[in-house]
Order: sequence, then structure tokens, then C-alpha cells
Amino acid sequence: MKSVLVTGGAGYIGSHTVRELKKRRIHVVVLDNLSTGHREAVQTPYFYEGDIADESLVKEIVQKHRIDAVIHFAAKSLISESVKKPDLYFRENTMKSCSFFETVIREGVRNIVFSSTAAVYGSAHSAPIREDDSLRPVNPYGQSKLKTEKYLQWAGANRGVKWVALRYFNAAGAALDGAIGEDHQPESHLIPLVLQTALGQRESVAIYGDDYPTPDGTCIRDYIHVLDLAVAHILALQALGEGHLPQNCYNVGTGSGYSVREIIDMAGRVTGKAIRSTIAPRREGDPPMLVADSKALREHLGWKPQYSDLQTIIMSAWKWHQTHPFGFEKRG
Ligand SMILES: NC(=O)c1ccc[n+]([C@@H]2O[C@H](COP(=O)([O-])OP(=O)(O)OC[C@H]3O[C@@H](n4cnc5c(N)ncnc54)[C@H](O)[C@@H]3O)[C@@H](O)[C@H]2O)c1
Ligand SMILES: O=c1ccn([C@@H]2O[C@H](COP(=O)(O)OP(=O)(O)O[C@H]3O[C@H](CO)[C@H](O)[C@H](O)[C@H]3O)[C@@H](O)[C@H]2O)c(=O)[nH]1
Repeated sequence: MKSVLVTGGAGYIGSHTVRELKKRRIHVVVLDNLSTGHREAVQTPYFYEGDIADESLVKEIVQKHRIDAVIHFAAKSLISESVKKPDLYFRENTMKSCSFFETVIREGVRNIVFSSTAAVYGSAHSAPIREDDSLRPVNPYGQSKLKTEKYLQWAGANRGVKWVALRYFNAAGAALDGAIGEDHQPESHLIPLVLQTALGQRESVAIYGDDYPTPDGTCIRDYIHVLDLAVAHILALQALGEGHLPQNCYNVGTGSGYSVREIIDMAGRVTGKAIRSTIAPRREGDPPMLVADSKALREHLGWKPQYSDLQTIIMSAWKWHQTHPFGFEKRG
């Protein structure tokens, strides 16, 4: 691919992916409405502030930059918010995504990589989860992403669109040089919250439930380094270019699960700080355990995680938090 439009390229995963694309000398254009992203995180000079549903803007970008592929990250992605505001999630993640895809397809784009999620599976699974396991989302966020995957299935079958949906498990970590990292306001993700506690910005971290059917009673997740995720997108683009796609939906995870308590313990070891935790009620919509089987991604796309051992994930995130205690915001 020569010219790639990245929606949500000012966000956490998008900005790291843009950086990796640039390293490979690909022309990258970012479209982001900065609703949760940061202008400072954008790693390309070609930045458009706007909404994915702005048809005329999307059309202008595709024509002007001769876009031949899109990577679509832009979305709302907080499970608990989705439970409270399902309308927002179906509008932002399903309706706007379909409208965006329609516009780029009309403009001749035929290659699409879509950010999907482990949340499409729901909770009743034995680990690790395979792509052909049942899809029964337990929150509106997962349902909104699954619907967009379904749209792509039809666009693929009838409109000559080539597509890949990457179902990420838990993205974590930061660029190894500490230049960019995770900055959500307000922050809801476990690892940044734990590290903010280590920095002394929070008194303690709340463990959402210690009565799950897991060995230590806390939820288990599969944490994947954001750089390994970025590389998965690049391999997906290559596979689209080569027309080599045995399947469309791929899990992106390591196959190893860590409990909330294990994350807090490892963060304590990496930072050398005592991290206080308290037990809080379960968070609505949280499945007890999500661990990926990523065999297909490894075998079909040649993907191999390089940075996703838990220590490297937490060390890279710690570097980012120490050097950017207020994220991208500069404070005197
Ligand atoms: N973070 C994770 O662990 C994780 C796991 C699975 C899937 N995902 C998916 O990956 C993608 C990126 O997640 P993230 O953690 O980087 O989130 P993020 O909030 O940091 O990034 C999303 C970006 O999209 C932009 N955006 C949102 N709605 C938009 C719109 N209508 N028009 C234009 N721009 C818009 C935001 O401003 C932001 O920069 C999302 O689609 C998310 O659902 C994330
Ligand atoms: O203060 C906190 C924050 C989180 N957790 C727990 O830590 C685990 C990880 O929670 P995160 O909020 O970091 O991540 P999620 O698993 O909720 O969500 C992530 O993975 C999902 C896939 O299941 C979605 O794709 C979503 O976008 C992505 O952020 C969960 O068990 C959660 O209950 C706590 O105990 N305390």
C-alpha cells in the first residue's frame, strides 16, 4: 500500500500504528475528531481534524491523497460507558463506521483494516478463544463492533472489498523511547491506573471484583503490547495487497492471561513502589476471562509478538508515565 488513511490516528493505538507505518515510508494521512485523541500524538504532517461521518471531508482526503487503503481505529471503546449509553455506541461505532466505509468504497478504496475487539466473544468461553468460537457479546460496545464486522462481510461478498478485522485483546504498553503512550481522559484502563498509583497521583487502585471464577478471584486478560498490535496492522495491509487472506477476522493476543492482582504485583516489581489496592464491586459488562488463540494470525500473516511479555509492557508504560505524568498535557 502506498497511501493509507488512518482514522483515530491521534488515539492510543492509532498513533503508535501511524509511527510504525511512517518508519516503513508509507504515506499516512490521519483523520481524527480529537474527541479522545491528542493532536500532539499525531505522527504525520497530514492531519485532518474532523469526523469519520463527514462525507465531503472523507471524499476530499481520499481524492487528494490517492488513498488506497484505510485503517479504521476511530471509535468509542469504554465497556462501562457503552452499558450506560448503548445509543452512543451503536451510532459512533456501527452507523458512523458504515457511513465512513460507504464513502471510501464509493471513492474506489478496496482495502480495509478494521479495529475489532475481544468483546465480540462475550464471556462463556474456555480459554484460549479461537476466531470461530461463538460470538455473543455481553455489552453494547462488543455488539456495536460485531455489527460493523457483519457490514464488512457483506461489502466483501458483494462489492469487491478486501478486509481484515483485527480482534484485539487488551492493548497496553508504550513506544520504547517513551515519546508516545496511553493518555485517556478520564483513564479507565487498568495498567495506566496502576502506574498512576505508583507515581503517587492516586491513593490506590480499585480491583473490580475478587469473586470471579478465576484462581485468585480477579479478572484475567490477555495484554498485548501496542507495538505488536501496530505490526499486526502492517502485516494485514501486506496480506491485503498480496490478496492472501485465508480468513478475515484475526485475534491479536499473546495466549497468556494475567489477573488484575498479577498486574498490580508486576507493576510493584517494575516500579519498585508499593501499590495500594482496594476491593470494589464488579464492573458491569466485564467478562471473567479473555485470552486469545492467535495461531491464525501467526500462521497466515507471519505475526510474532516481540514486546508482549508482561515485564516489557509494564516497563515501557512506566517510562511513558514517568516522563509524561500528565500525558500529552504540558503543565508548568
Ligand atoms: N485499547 C484497547 O485495549 C482496545 C482493545 C480492543 C479494541 N480496541 C479498539 O481499538 C481502537 C482504538 O482504541 P484506542 O484505545 O486507541 O482508543 P482511543 O480513544 O485512544 O482512540 C480513538 C481515536 O478515535 C478518535 N475518534 C473517535 N470517534 C471519532 C469520530 N467519530 N471521527 C473521528 N475520530 C474519532 C478519537 O479522538 C481518538 O483519537 C478502537 O476502535 C477500539 O475500540 C481497543
Ligand atoms: O481500575 C480498574 C480498571 C480495570 N480493572 C479490571 O482490569 C481488567 C482490564 O480492564 P481495562 O479497563 O484495562 O480493559 P477492558 O478489559 O475493560 O477493555 C479492553 O479490552 C476490551 C476487550 O475485551 C475492549 O476492547 C476495550 O476497548 C479495551 O479497553 C478488567 O478485568 C477490569 O475489571 C480493575 O480491576 N480496576
